[in-house]
Amino acid sequence: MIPPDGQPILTAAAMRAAEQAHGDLSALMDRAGRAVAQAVARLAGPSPVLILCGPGNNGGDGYVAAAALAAAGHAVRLAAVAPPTTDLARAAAARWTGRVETLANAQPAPVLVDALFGTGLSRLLGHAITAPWHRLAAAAQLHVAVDLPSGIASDDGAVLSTPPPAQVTLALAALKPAHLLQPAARYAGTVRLLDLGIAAPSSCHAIAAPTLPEPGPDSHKFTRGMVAVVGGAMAGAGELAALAAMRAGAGYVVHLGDGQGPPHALVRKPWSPAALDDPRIGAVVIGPGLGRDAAAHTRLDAALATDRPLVIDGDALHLLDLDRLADRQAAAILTPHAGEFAALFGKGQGSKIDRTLAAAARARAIVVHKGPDTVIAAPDGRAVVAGDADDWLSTAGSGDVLAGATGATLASGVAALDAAAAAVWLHGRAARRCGRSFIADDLAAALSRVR
Ligand SMILES: NC(=O)C1=CN([C@@H]2O[C@H](COP(=O)(O)OP(=O)(O)OC[C@H]3O[C@@H](n4cnc5c(N)ncnc54)[C@H](OP(=O)(O)O)[C@@H]3O)[C@@H](O)[C@H]2O)[C@@H](O)CC1
Ligand SMILES: [K+]
Repeated sequence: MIPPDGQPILTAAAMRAAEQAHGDLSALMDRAGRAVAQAVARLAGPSPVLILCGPGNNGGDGYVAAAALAAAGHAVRLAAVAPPTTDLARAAAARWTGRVETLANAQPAPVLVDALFGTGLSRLLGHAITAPWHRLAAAAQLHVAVDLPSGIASDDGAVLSTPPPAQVTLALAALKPAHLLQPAARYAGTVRLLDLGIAAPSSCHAIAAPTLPEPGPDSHKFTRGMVAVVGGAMAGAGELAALAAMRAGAGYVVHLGDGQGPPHALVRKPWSPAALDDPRIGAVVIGPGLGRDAAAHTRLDAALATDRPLVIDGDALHLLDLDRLADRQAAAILTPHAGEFAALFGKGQGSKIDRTLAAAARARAIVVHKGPDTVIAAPDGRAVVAGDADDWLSTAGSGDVLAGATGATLASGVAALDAAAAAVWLHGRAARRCGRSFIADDLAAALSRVR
């Protein structure tokens, strides 16, 4: 059972192509079912198991798993919603020599395994399935989903029919978008990957702990990265970003704008376009608290005119002309939340991953599409997905903290996509360290502990 960090994410079509390329589908289902049985046995201990099987290959995995558990002496029962409809599932069902109960009449067991539907779900589940399933899940102590919780759309994370939440989801061969995208991901519980030994190539991966440069004996404050934060109408937001940049590892942070007071390590200078000409600046952060007036426009123009890497957030995203980015050589990272994303790029088509990739290609920049799930996309088609954000991150200033942290990782010299993903990871971990009802200042402070 492999943690999802850094693992490839495949759409249902890409997964099917990978299975076909492997060739022996029956061997694959055998491996999948046995791997599920092994994982369930580990999770269940001696507790009896009830496996619910659907008509397709997800159900096929369930029949193989049930047969493997029974062969190992585990107490296991099986209930089916309909007879198997694929050749593979029929062959798998033939290996189960025990009784096949109906879903409607099945009695609960302490461990419930959902092998109803996986990547092939195409429509809403009927009441005849959802009602007994919810009843059985409510009576179970552990609910395990095979490949995906049934009822959710694999590719875009939509919830077609609300499943009873699983505690553990066993992803087969590769992660699917719905394991990380909301609202589906919240029904998956802890996701663990079962390796089936097939190649599952993808340009989209789950987020993982970053590798960031560590200071060495020859380091000084500028080699660690210098960040300039452009201040604006609301000085506090810019200062929060500056604080986050310092806490995320920048060696030198300057706030260009009004404001005073601690921290003393923050260099404060009045705004001037000339201040951005410093060649030691590794990243300019603009947007937190910038405002949207004429002065804000002037500051954004000046930032876009520099040859420095940029992090563009908040108000600056509302003022930004995307065509200005096309003329720049240096990297740019845009960090919109859903509202800012829609204002900049429109509604778009497809999953959040598809829409963010299209936006990155349009902007020719890295786009960090924030939310309860965050998709980080590059113009070259690579994407990184962070699921499962801490719900307490919905607090004022948390976006400013992310923008500042992104400035620090970008100024450290790592490539822009890695810098953006690293900042999202640090931000997410910092939130978990803060516990409950934290404020953005706590979040910025916690970045040091996460680094
Ligand atoms: N990754 C791997 O390496 C491996 C993956 N494998 C497994 O294959 C799974 C994908 O299997 P799959 O394509 O057969 O689709 P699956 O999810 O079982 O559902 C299709 C069936 O459900 C039906 N159906 C759909 N919606 C419905 C509804 N609302 N209400 C009622 N019925 C509905 C649909 O009917 P139809 O739409 O055709 O009328 C069809 O009969 C994958 O998730 C993984 O578990 C392993 O076996 C091998 C290794
Ligand atoms: K399932």
